[in-house]
Amino acid sequence: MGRLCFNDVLLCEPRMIDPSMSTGLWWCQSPEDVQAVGVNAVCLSVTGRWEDVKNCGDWLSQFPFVFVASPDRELVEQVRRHVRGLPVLSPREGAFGGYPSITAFLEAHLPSEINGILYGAVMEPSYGLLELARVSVLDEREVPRTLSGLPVLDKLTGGFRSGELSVWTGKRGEGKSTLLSQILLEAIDQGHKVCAYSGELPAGQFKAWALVQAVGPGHLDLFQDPEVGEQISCAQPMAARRVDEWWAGRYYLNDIRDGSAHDEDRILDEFTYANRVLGCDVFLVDNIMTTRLSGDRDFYRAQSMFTQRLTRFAKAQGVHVHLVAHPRKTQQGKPVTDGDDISGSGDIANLADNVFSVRRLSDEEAENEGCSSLVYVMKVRNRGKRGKVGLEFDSDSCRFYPPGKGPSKAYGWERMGEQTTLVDLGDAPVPFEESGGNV
Ligand SMILES: Nc1ncnc2c1ncn2[C@@H]1O[C@H](COP(=O)(O)OP(=O)(O)OP(=O)(O)O)[C@@H](O)[C@H]1O
Repeated sequence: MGRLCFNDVLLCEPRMIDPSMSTGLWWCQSPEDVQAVGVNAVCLSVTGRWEDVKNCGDWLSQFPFVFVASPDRELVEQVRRHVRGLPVLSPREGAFGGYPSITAFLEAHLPSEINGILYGAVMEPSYGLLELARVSVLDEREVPRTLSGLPVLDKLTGGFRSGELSVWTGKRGEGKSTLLSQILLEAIDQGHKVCAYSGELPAGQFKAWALVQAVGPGHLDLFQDPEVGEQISCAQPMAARRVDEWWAGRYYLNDIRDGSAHDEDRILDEFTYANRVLGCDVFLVDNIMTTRLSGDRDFYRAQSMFTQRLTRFAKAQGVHVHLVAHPRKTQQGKPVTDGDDISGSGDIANLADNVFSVRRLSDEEAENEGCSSLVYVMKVRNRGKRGKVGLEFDSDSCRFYPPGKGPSKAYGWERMGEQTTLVDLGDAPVPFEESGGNV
């Protein structure tokens, strides 16, 4: 048997190759089968890899089609997948009469009967093309999603859908991390499991802030800092214990004490583990500036590659990823209301499915707007909607809530197990109680 060398990918008998014949190229299972067929027969060489078949495209394209000369469906699938731009035919049902290979078939049949195998061959659908008429329609109502718990925002976005990336921008200290921490609590409350990379906050501080939000205004101890007079809120210990029971096994953090914790590969590895092993389906990267991006690519390109990896991760795993990115320096002093205002690569906003900006208003603006913060919805790929959402902020519990409502929403921990009365709830407000107009 001679060897036709295309990076040692294919094996055939060169003098038996005649592309002008109408019987096409027969793709065989083994070298024995290639020998048995003789004319225009080929197989993957022993050292050949399927991924390299594309490098033989020019040689393969001399033939009118490729016929997979084997009853093995797996081989058909491999040929269909790796032979590009040529019709791929497979044997009709029963063409091999129950024989597992061409060699076995020819042991029981005359050589002249071999062409009968090609008779009635079936044209395989192209690997990379779908026929729209056969595509099943996506039912919007069935796409898994998490709601923010803020009705006007949820109406604009339709919820944070699995398979998508949301980018959050806004200047320093505007409330991005705080709002996203609340969005993660909402996700847990809706039965999701979450995982967060917080590049700046040590785990203990991250937890203290999340606890204050989770217990809410009814279960806080308020202290006065004796030196500066500032008020500090702490989750009451009993409520904190109940919250720990509630989010146990549902809330994970990347451990940033480890030196390599900020490496993009490491973040994605931990996320992949959190998804596959722990079942997390909502992820937070807070923020892209604290990550250590790979390779010697320039900074903008590195940011865009990382964003691309996050979008692929979201799609491949069917999860939602929230990514915090800061606005350009030139935006200082101006509200960030356009995806192009995001610092670094413009690709970040292009790649994202949703783009939001968070802004904390001055007292005067708050008076005019009727709320203390604004979330600008700059892009929602799925709906094409834009708009702004006004929010109030409770500085004790660090909860955002719709204007006209209150911050006292009860999360799942309050509904879990026996209804222990932690404090006298007699005067406590009802969840998002009405107290005025809406935005
Ligand atoms: N509307 C608001 N009114 C009052 N305080 C707010 C408001 N929004 C956020 N804060 C407070 O501002 C502080 C900074 O918020 P946060 O860390 O969420 O901002 P950030 O946008 O994530 O900032 P950075 O970009 O520096 O990470 C927090 O203490 C938060 O409680």
